[in-house]
Amino acid sequence: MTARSLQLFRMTTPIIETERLGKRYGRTTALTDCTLRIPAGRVVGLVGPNGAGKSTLLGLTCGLIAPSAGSIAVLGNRPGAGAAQLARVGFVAQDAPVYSGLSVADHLRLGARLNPRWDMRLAQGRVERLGLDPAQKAGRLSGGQRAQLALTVAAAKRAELLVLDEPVASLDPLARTAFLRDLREFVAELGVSVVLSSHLLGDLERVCDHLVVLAASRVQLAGDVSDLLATHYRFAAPRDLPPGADVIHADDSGREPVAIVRSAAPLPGAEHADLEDLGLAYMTRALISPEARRSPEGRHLPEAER
Ligand SMILES: Nc1ncnc2c1ncn2[C@@H]1O[C@H](COP(=O)(O)OP(=O)(O)OP(=O)(O)O)[C@@H](O)[C@H]1O
Repeated sequence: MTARSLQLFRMTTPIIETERLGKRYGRTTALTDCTLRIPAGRVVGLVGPNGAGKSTLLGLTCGLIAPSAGSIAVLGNRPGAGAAQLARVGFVAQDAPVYSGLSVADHLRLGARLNPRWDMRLAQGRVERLGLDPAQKAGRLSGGQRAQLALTVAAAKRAELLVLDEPVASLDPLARTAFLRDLREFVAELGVSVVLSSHLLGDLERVCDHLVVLAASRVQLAGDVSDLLATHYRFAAPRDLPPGADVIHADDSGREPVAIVRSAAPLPGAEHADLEDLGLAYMTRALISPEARRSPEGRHLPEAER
């Protein structure tokens, strides 16, 4: 394959493509009937309540666990299929795993030894820019610095896809902001695709251009953020909703009644929903309504609305 056709292949091959993917652990269903097609070049936010199946989907993506049903292709191949495929995907597990007894510089040396496409210039440049002391033991770094080191090691692998499982969970708001800004910058610089899970919808809005909402082990919503925001509205008066409105979730019990409505056409009197509204609406809908949970409509935008 020529360099040009390889580039074209990468641009047109979905980063993740699943068909009725499922995973069971004994009697526990972690993921059911998951059908997704995530285009290349996206920064994907994966959200869902505890136990929704986020880590399971990320584990399947990296080939750390095998499906119980259906299929999954990552960058056009079976996840974890040999050393070449493993090198294309960089994974940072929850809690920014680093070796506490090794120094920052040791992490880079180890990375160079283990990864055929290791980019030492990139790694050293990031360490310098972040102000990390190469001689410092990783165990002595702050939570934010450890997260940055883990991200540096994953990025310097020069993987095509980075999979980050709750990378900002243990960080304070300042460290979180710095981490996400930095992520956005180097994603633009390296042209890498990213999938990151988080409980913090507000944070994802800053960095993601594609959203997947998981709840009750199923995909409730998936699509490009710009399409989702353009087709969802927030009504402050749920009782006055137009007849036939496609209500995702309405709550008029509290002091701030709200309804989130899906519509391809503009809705007079309503403002566009933000990503936080959307995530919460689809998650709540799935958790309180078994019917909605099973409905395929809840999972994807109709083709015409994309
Ligand atoms: N190794 C395992 N053995 C048995 N059950 C498991 C295992 N891993 C996950 N599960 C179960 O599968 C379901 C999905 O778990 P998963 O960790 O994927 O959810 P999650 O969305 O990542 O949750 P959290 O936000 O709490 O990290 C849960 O019910 C969990 O208890």
